[in-house]
Amino acid sequence: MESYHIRGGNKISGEYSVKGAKNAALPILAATILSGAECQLSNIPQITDVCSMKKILNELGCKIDTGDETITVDSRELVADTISLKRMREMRSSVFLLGALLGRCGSAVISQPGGCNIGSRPIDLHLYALRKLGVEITEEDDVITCKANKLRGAVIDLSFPSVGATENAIMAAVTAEGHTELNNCAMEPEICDLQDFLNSCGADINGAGTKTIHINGCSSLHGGNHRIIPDRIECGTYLVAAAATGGEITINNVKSQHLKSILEKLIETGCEVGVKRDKIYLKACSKLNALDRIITGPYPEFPTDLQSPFLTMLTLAEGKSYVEETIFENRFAFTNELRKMGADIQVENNRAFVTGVGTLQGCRVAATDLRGGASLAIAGLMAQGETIIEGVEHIERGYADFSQTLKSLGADIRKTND
Ligand SMILES: CC(=O)N[C@H]1[C@@H](OP(=O)(O)OP(=O)(O)OC[C@H]2O[C@@H](n3ccc(=O)[nH]c3=O)[C@H](O)[C@@H]2O)O[C@H](CO)[C@@H](O)[C@@H]1O
Ligand SMILES: C=C(OP(=O)(O)O)C(=O)O
Repeated sequence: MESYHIRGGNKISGEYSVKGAKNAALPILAATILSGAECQLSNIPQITDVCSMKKILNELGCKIDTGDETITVDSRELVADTISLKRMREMRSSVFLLGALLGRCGSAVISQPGGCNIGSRPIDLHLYALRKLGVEITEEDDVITCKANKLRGAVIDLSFPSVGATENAIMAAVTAEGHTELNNCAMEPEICDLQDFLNSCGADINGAGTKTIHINGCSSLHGGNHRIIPDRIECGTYLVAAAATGGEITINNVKSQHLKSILEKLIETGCEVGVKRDKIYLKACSKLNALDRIITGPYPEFPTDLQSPFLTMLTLAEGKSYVEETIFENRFAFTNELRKMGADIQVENNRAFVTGVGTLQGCRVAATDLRGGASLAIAGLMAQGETIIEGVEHIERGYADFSQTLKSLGADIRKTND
């Protein structure tokens, strides 16, 4: 079992170039099969979710060539429309094959996707959108069978701006007959990236980044080249690690416009934050201010994926902070581990009340989800003594070379396999 051993007390300081966004790379990798041709993607993060996606694409018949942060996917010869239970469970993003397979060959057989244990995460909105496009869906035991003789454009009103449902609907609609209007869709930058990739393959999509997306269906796509956008969540995680440890960091290769709500909160804690072209600079203050309120919400509101790192940072801030999680009902689970380290956190349903304490104490803790796990590492950096983090496979689903990166930024961290 792999674990991280962190001896706290070192500052996270230096320079880091952020990797490509996990949440853009995964749907775009799935979308390559819509092209029925060869697609070249660059700035692909080397994370285990990408390895899982490559395995699925391979099993569907795609030829894959991997370089240093690049992937070429040749999807000319698909041999299957079915994804095994095992592969579906490896990650949440397996669900993107649903829209992509339907758009490519009119059928897909899947099951409920896996991923982080942060809530119930149903896929009813995905299925609702697909039904609107003419897909017939049967669910029996664990198997979801989807078939469409012909996909037809439609007006789809999502009852909640789900990121995944928006992306699956886009993928199924690009080759549908006629026009699709997708209302109340999610506005995350990763959806714009999916639109840009698909348009580079000949799709006709506009409106991503707003509440309404229009898709004019086309009979077929061609191959394309695309560079994945930088990972705003990875960037935010390392900014928080520096802020929480009194460090000074410059993050390169960012799109700061994607981090507005995050930078505002870091400034509120008293950190000095500067933005210049594709760089963000942060210098921590000696004692961070507590935050009156962090309320997560769909983009451009504060991202749920950074709720856990921020909450962790606030455990040593001056005063009382309030954090409200509106997206995933189980995203405070990691606070049980923080409490073992001496944090003062009271959770009432989806609200957390954090009172800053003088110190955290290192101990053995277990990661049960990606961002909660990364947050335990940040807590380990903030704590006195040694913290041992189990369950690091959750963290490595979404952070490339996590322990090496922290080490290069000054952390006393080692990974063991015992
Ligand atoms: C691979 C990827 O991009 N993952 C991101 C994506 O996840 P994901 O696409 O799963 O998140 P959604 O936006 O779909 O989920 C938001 C909320 O809607 C609910 N819901 C969603 C779909 C559905 O059919 N029914 C339903 O009830 C979910 O349970 C959740 O409460 O957006 C989340 C919210 O920004 C991020 O935390 C994840 O990192
Ligand atoms: C919840 C996350 O990922 P996924 O949707 O892939 O489980 C995340 O990136 O924080």
